[in-house]
Order: sequence, then C-alpha cells, then structure tokens
Amino acid sequence: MKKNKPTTKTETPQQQAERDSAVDKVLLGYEVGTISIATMVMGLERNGEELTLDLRLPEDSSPETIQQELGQLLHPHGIKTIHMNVRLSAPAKGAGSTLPKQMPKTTDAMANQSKPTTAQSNTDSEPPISKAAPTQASLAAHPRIRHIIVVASGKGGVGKSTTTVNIALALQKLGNRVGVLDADIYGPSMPTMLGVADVKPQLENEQFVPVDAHGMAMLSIGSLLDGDNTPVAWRGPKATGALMQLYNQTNWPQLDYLVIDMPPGTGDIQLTLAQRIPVTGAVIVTTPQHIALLDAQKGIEMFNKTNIPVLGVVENMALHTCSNCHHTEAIFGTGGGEFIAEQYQVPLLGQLPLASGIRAQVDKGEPSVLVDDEFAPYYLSIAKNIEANINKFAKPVNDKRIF
Ligand SMILES: Nc1ncnc2c1ncn2[C@@H]1O[C@H](COP(=O)(O)OP(=O)(O)OP(=O)(O)O)[C@@H](O)[C@H]1O
Repeated sequence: MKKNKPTTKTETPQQQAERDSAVDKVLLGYEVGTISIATMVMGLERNGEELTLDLRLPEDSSPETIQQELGQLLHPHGIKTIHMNVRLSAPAKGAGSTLPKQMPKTTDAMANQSKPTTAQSNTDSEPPISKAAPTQASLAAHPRIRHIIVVASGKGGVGKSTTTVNIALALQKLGNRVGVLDADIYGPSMPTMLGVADVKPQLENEQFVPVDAHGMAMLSIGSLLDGDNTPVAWRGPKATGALMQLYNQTNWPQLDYLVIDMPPGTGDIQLTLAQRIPVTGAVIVTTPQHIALLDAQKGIEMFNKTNIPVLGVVENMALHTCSNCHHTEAIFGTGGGEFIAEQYQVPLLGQLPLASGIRAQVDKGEPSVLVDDEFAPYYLSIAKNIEANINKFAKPVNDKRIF
C-alpha cells in the first residue's frame, strides 16, 4: 500500500509540490457516487507525468470511466498517464471477499480529449464532479457507536493527544464503553500513551480488531505505517483513505463513545474527515497563548462550516501547579478559553494545569485518569461536562448500515 515517491530530475521541488497539491485537489473533488475518491485511495505514486493509483472502489462503479474522467481532469495539471490497480468492494458484509481487479491497460490521459467529458459537459448523465460533498446530516450513524467525538486543535503541540487520552479514560470511568481512534497522522501517540505500543491489531475477515487498551478499544494510524514511510510524507488523499479505512474496516465493538484524536490543523484531511464520518460533536483543545487561540478559532469555524456541533473548548496548560507547594495559578493570565468560548457561543469545558505530573504519566503509558492522580478530577469534570450536553446532538441510529 505504501510506496516511496521517486523524485524526477525535471521538476523543481516547488513544481513537484504544486503538481502534488493539484493532484490532491482533483482527487478530493472527484466523487464516486457521493463519496470522494480520496477516501478510496489505498496507494498513490507519482513519477513525473505518470500517476499510479491503488483504489478500492464500490462494486457498482466503472473503473474504466473513472480512469478516463480522472485522466481528463488531471491532464491540465501535467499528468499524461494514469495507471490504476483496482479492488472492488464486496456488496455487503459477509457476502464474499473483495475482488481484485487489475486494470488491463494503461490509459493515456489524452485519450478521448476531443470528446465531451462526462464530468464537465454531459450534465444529463452522471456528473460526478458537480455533486455537493455529503453533509453531516446525510451521513448514517454507525450502528454500534452511539457518539463519535473528534478532538481537534488548530495547532500542533497544544496537548491535544494528552487531553484526548485522559478524556477517553474519564468517559470510561463514568461508566461508558469507550473506543479511541488515533487519526493523528503527524504524530500518532495513543499506543504509547496507553502503554500498548508493542501490540499490533489483528485482521479478521479483512476487518481490523481493535487493541484492548485498559478496557478501551483502540486503533491507531501508526499501526498502518512502516519504517520507511513516515506519516509526515503522507499527502491528503492517501491519509484520508487510510483513516477512512480504519474507521470503516474495523470491527468496533458496541460503544457509547468513539473518541478520535484528529491531526492538528484545519486542512484538507481534517475537512474530509469532518465530511465523511458521522460526528456527534467536536472538542477543541487550545492553550492560552494568542496564536493557539487564533488557530482554535479556525478549528471552530471549520466545524461550523461542516455542521459539526462544537461541544466546547478545553484550555490546556492554563494553570500552573507548583510541584513543591501544590499551589495552582494561571501563569499565562486568565480568560483566553473563556474569550473564545464567549465569542463563538460554545461552552468552556474546562481548564487544565500545566504540570510535569501530567506529562510524566502519559510518557509512562499510564495517564493521570488511569492512575487516579491529583490531575484526574480535572479530566473527569470535562468528561461530565461533555456528557451533560451530548445527547441533544446524537444522530439517529441506522441499523441498515453495512459497516
Ligand atoms: N497539561 C499538561 N501539562 C504538562 N505537559 C503537558 C500537558 N499537556 C500535554 N503535555 C505535554 O506536552 C507535549 C505535547 O503534548 P501532546 O502530544 O498531547 O500534544 P499534541 O497537541 O497532541 O501534539 P501533536 O499535535 O504534535 O500531536 C507532551 O510532551 C505532553 O506530555
């Protein structure tokens, strides 16, 4: 699934980045049925003017048409040839395994260039590009998951993962069945923070079986990475494809909450996930510094655009607890999280101390809530605030869903 992208001598790094980004945008905008093809990309490799895609497509799709339409859309961006390796998904769970289908030939992206393209001009039949992205309201709820919560931050390093893991454990402590999906492609840390870095998820009937982490069902994007393919090198479609695979092709048990640790930022990957996964609500983690607050605002705006309710803001590292006298004070000043919560009319779920104990516990794989240390009550209070609000945002359960 993962391939190293060969470098080409004729492209400058800037041209390379521009062409990669143009390819990403085309893939993100091209829909098969109502779903972006980006979520179906299992592998992607570009070598100059040649693009190779490994795709997992719905059984009723037409790979030949897709190959031709993508060829026409990508040709203006310098892609002359598209190779496609296709696997067609089985129609329903248990109805058989996937059918590998190697595309018989390489398509010249210029082929049929003079004919009208289905995507652009034949609007009477199947205009896949012009269909609107699915909205949250149109997404079916997962049949075994009551609430999906995404934990996001506009900026990296604000303590999003530390907060996620402790909130998940706190929700469990309040009596809920909890799962954790580590979608942070830039730094998957859930396995380490939960002390299960050495445990690999099993595959059963082409479905991942989540790892048991202190009673929670955990799966991490880190499990899909190998040594010579760093997550940072992943580009949009590849990352979203892998993340959708983790969500869809996992045998999640019956859960009250699936807590997703999102990649930091508000780019294409975050937006696509927000449009494809039926989320009950988002929790935004920020720190009191101005830049982190500005980034949190971007996060809130992104969720507003995609109609995902923002459950609230958590202000991390807002307070300092002296390790000698245990006195707690707001060293960065107060009011940052409150300000943003007021401005956007979202609740401030809680303020967390900056404390070496919090870091030491996650480094050991035994987060504060698990060992019930002096910081656990802060996370429990946040979890209670989430629970107090969440039912009004719950999605109706659709038992007909096949995943
Ligand atoms: N409240 C806190 N007090 C002290 N240290 C903290 C606190 N929250 C997080 N940290 C530490 O800050 C560092 C960054 O935290 P974490 O990895 O959770 O951030 P992140 O926002 O998920 O980062 P990234 O976006 O890069 O994945 C870690 O070393 C973590 O232990």
